[in-house]
Amino acid sequence: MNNDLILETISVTKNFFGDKSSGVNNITIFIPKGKITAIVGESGSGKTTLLNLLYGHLQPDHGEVFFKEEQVLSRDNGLQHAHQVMRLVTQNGSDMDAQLSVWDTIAAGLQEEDKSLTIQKVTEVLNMLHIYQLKEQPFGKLSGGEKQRVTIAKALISRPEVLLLDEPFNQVDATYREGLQHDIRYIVKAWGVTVVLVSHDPAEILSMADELIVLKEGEIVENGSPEQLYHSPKLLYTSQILASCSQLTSTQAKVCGIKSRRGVVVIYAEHIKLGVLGNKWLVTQVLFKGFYEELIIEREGVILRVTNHDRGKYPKGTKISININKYFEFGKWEN
Ligand SMILES: Nc1ncnc2c1ncn2[C@@H]1O[C@H](COP(=O)(O)OP(=O)(O)OP(=O)(O)O)[C@@H](O)[C@H]1O
Repeated sequence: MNNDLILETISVTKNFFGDKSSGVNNITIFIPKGKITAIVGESGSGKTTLLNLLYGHLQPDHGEVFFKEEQVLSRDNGLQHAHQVMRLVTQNGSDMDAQLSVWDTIAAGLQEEDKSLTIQKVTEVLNMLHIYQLKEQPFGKLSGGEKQRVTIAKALISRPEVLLLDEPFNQVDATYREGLQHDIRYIVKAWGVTVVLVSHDPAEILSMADELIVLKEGEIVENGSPEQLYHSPKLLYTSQILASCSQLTSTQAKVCGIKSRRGVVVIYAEHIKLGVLGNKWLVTQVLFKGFYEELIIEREGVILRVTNHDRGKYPKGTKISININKYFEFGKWEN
């Protein structure tokens, strides 16, 4: 294996019902060392299955998983070195002891004999994740977001080589999510930890990941950098996962002044500029998104999502005009 890679799957298949309808099929991926790789895809596309194969929770029906040069076997057959240097954080953190304090919970993630070193390491990770003030609280009394920080702190304290995160921020309030994502990215980069992240959230994927792997029905359909896949998606599916967008037929696209021969037109909300000249579109909804709004606008039965940074300028019921800067076209085989 190339030295820049740390994990690899070679033609891995894992099916749960003996046919291709579940799990993952013939997956070959290379996880680069020290990078954050996000596995994305719709619900049921096989993201968690792939993460469990990398971790050794599941064994493939066919194919092999490697950590460096070592084949990753099932954890049920005893712990290998590969297993010991990987940590998995799942969506619910249900294996935690509710009575144990935050300090003891995190310290349990360390096999350190030296007490002063333990104190130093726990203090460091508590500070880095901004949860030092919670150190005496029992785990069970924390909010969902605080629990998630503690769970990740416990996984990180032993400085694993690989951290596998399965939807790690879904319990975290949207307001705090960005802060936690930033903290995790900072720590893993500072410590050189390789991260494989499973996520649904486009904002999270695009801001955290260095590399993306797109799964659909258990197969890889696209991969590349977030910038590459966001700005030039090869598939309609990828554009819908990564961006807030509107999908139109060629007939609907005509209402927007777009002539399309390929069948499907996708317009990202951020690629539509708003104005008041012409006034042909009606604002039917205004969705609050924090520092910006998303407007739902309509004309002749065609509905578009539009990003608006000028909050409050176009209330529901306003008539507006639009200017589309960029759009994507997809044909039949590019779903
Ligand atoms: N232990 C299992 N037994 C039977 N079927 C399973 C099992 N684990 C996963 N599957 C099936 O395999 C497919 C992929 O599931 P997986 O959980 O990997 O998808 P996912 O992309 O992580 O979905 P989500 O985003 O909803 O968590 C699904 O059809 C699921 O029902």
